[in-house]
Formats: sequence, structure tokens, C-alpha cells
Amino acid sequence: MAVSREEAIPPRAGGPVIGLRAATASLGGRPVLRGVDLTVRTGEVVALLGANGSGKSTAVRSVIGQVPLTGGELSLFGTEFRRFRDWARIGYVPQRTTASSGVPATVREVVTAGRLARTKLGILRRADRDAVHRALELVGMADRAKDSVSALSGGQHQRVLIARALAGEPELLIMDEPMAGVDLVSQAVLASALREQVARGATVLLVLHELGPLEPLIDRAVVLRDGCVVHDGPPPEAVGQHALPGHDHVHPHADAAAEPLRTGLLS
Ligand SMILES: Nc1ncnc2c1ncn2[C@@H]1O[C@H](COP(=O)(O)OP(=O)(O)OP(=O)(O)O)[C@@H](O)[C@H]1O
Repeated sequence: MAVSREEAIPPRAGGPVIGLRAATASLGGRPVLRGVDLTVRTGEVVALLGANGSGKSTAVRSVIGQVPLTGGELSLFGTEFRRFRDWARIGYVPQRTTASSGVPATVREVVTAGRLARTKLGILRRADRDAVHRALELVGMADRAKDSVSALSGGQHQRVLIARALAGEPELLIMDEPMAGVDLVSQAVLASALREQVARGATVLLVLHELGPLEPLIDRAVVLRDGCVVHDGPPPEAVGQHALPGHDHVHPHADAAAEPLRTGLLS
């Protein structure tokens, strides 16, 4: 029997959803995480901030098992990482790349892919199709369901990737710079989709270079510098408005001709 989202997500109990302790990881032989502690509890919305190269993406990629830890501990939903199998509880939106796939998939096909882990043997039932439709509606792309993703703007493409993560009705949503390179209309749509997820009790970990329109949703900010946590607490005030001494964050995926994005975040 289909379980409604309201039943599927427990109330804001505050139990640990992500537990990263003294985590170390290396890429290309170079230490990138140097003892990171990161706890995210049920229903929390946590922003992971920091300058370029501080290890934000590596930290979230280690949480979903894409980067192996060389030391420390990781638990997901209270289960030790190596015993954790319940990946359908997690929705992940990777950092956007400029590379677009040559596969001529439609918007609905891409979003449906995010539902497969919730199906039995990949067979789509009514509840699955409904969830795909709801996810498309949440990001304002229901009317584009039959279009090829190759016909979309960057912001629309990002909305589709977020809908793909939402289609699985995840309890934990992890997004790596969801607003980067996204037009203002799409940013507003994404902020409202995220608000809806938070209202439904989802737990959220966001990699951000600035809080921007998501600021009202953020419960806590964790700031990384050179692979270490240098702040874990209330979101820094007025991020991006010179409140903190700092570092000009230049996003690698920003249009080369555009002004560098300046956050003033701790470097
Ligand atoms: N595949 C890789 N091989 C070697 N080094 C890597 C690799 N990927 C990332 N790095 C390096 O690891 C460090 C941390 O990168 P990471 O992407 O985690 O940082 P970030 O804080 O997310 O930065 P950004 O804001 O630029 O995305 C950087 O110095 C980066 O150059």
C-alpha cells in the first residue's frame, strides 16, 4: 500500500540524520577533509558554507558515499554507513556542471528516474506517477513534462534535477549549490519548492556560497575553511554584505564574463 508523505516523514524529532565525526578524506593524494564534524538532525535545514575549495562538495559527496572517508565515522539515520542501505530516503542534487548529456530524455523521464528507488522492480504505480507529477508541479515544470531536457534553459534544467530528487519523496535532501547559475525566476521557484519540503518535515543539507533567497529557511550554518569546520551555529548575518572578513568566492561554474560572486565568507 502506498504510504503518504505525511506518514512517511516522522515529526521533527531531532534525531541525527547525518552524523559525520572527525571525518578525513583525500582527493588526488591531497587531504581535503581534515577532521570534519557535521551533525544534521531530523527537520533541520543546514547550510554548508565556505570559500572555493574549502571542501564543501567533498563533505556532501562523502556523506552519500561518493568519496570514501580515510578516517572518522559516518552514520545515516542512526545507522553506521557501511550497514546503511536505505538510499531511497535520500535525495541528492549534485553540483551543476556545464556538460549536458546527449541523451534525448524528456523532462518526465528524467524526473521519473528519481522515483525508481521507491518502486518495486522499477514498476511505476499510480502513486509513483502522482509523485512524479507533484515534483514537476513543485518546480513549475509540469507543463514541460513532454519536452526534451536539451530544450531547457540552465535554470529550468536545474529545476528538473531538483524535481528528480523530490520525486522520491526523500526524508533527507542534499543539494550542492542549487542556486548557482540559476536565473532569478528559477531561484524563486526553487526557494518555494524547498520551503514546501521543509514545511513537510524534510531534513535538508545545502551547499551554498551565499544564503540569498534561502536565508529564511536556514536553521544553522556550518562554515568550512581548508577542510576544517570554523563555525557551526546561527547563519552568519548579512553574508555577502561584507559582514565577515574574508574571501571573494569565485564560483568555477559562473559565466566567465560575469562579475565574481562575492560572499565575504570566511576564507
Ligand atoms: N577529483 C579531484 N582530484 C583532486 N583534487 C580535487 C578533486 N576534486 C576536488 N579537488 C580539490 O579538493 C578541494 C576541495 O574541493 P571541493 O569541491 O570539495 O570544494 P568546495 O568547497 O565544494 O569548492 P567549490 O565552491 O569550488 O565547489 C579543492 O582544493 C579541489 O581542488
